[in-house]
Amino acid sequence: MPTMQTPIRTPATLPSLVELVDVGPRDGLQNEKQPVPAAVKIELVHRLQAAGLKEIEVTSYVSPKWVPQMADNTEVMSGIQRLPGVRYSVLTPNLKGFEAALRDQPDEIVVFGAASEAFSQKNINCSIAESIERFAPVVDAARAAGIYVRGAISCAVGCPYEGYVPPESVKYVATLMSSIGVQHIGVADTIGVGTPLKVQRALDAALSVYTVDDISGHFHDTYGQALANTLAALEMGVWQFDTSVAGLGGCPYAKGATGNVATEDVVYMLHGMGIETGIDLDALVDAGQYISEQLGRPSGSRVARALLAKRAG
Ligand SMILES: CC(C)(COP(=O)([O-])OP(=O)([O-])OC[C@H]1O[C@@H](n2cnc3c(N)ncnc32)[C@H](O)[C@@H]1OP(=O)([O-])[O-])[C@@H](O)C(=O)NCCC(=O)NCCSC(=O)C[C@@](C)(O)CC(=O)[O-]
Repeated sequence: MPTMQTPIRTPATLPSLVELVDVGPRDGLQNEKQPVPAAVKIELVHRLQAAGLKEIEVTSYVSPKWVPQMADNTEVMSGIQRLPGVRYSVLTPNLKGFEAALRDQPDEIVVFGAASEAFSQKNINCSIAESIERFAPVVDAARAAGIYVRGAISCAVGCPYEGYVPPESVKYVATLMSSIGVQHIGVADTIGVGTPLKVQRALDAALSVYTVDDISGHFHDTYGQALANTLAALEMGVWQFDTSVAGLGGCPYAKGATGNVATEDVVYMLHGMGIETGIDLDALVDAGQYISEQLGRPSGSRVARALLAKRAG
């Protein structure tokens, strides 16, 4: 019987290649209080793809009353000059959102649920069971249209309202998502409270339902644990992660939560370990510098700050 202290499923070799989804334009900017013009979001997407990101989470089709910053979803999606080989994903919580998104031709959609009942209610105004009922026709419609479906499981280790979230809750939601045809799940530490072994427990629960190729880690850095959690996930063979350029972000329904782990910090760590990402770190730092200047604050990436200081000599 493994204890909390027992590391689990450590493969002999780490993945040699890791794919990062930059969620900065969506997760990163959704909580910005100041209006961010669509042109700036489009330019950010262009800079991320120029830096070598192969998937970018661009926007969400949610209620503009709930998340005003994403109200320009169509303007942003239609303004992007798409590059072949890059996938553009969007969040769709219900059929209304999916139908609007479909017109803008995303490559992937994300339905987003939670491992915590309270967070589900606050975030999408329904219970976990109701959320699955809402997602089911979205998943069917997306798959019929040839659009890949990811599912996000928020609060996979902790919830701002319920506190500790057990791995069984992650397994429960993963099982429900699998039953409706969700093809990939993101295990999200929404408020960044996870530590490596807790994150491994949550991932292990997800792995009892999905294969390692159909799971990604989505770690916020509120408590400075996100890189350690990323490494803990890598040690389990997980090779797909959501990250956010310049560490942008925070969730509107998770007070005090900071952004996702900065893409620059993860790329620096991975490249330093000999793991490929296909991303040009210097160009990525430039993309992060661009959006940080637009927002009028320093980058949340320690790697970006260090490299910019080095450049400045
Ligand atoms: C989910 C809903 C829409 C349900 O909202 P609701 O109020 O329960 O839905 P409703 O069906 O009763 O509709 C109410 C109003 O919203 C409209 N509406 C209904 N659906 C849509 C839609 N798709 N797009 C635009 N408008 C919509 C609908 O037309 C109506 O408008 P009204 O008649 O009042 O003018 C709402 O609760 C919502 O928008 N919530 C925002 C959720 C959100 O964006 N959260 C942040 C993203 S999740 C996240 O960040 C976590 C993640 C993924 O990164 C992983 C992690 O770190 O945890």
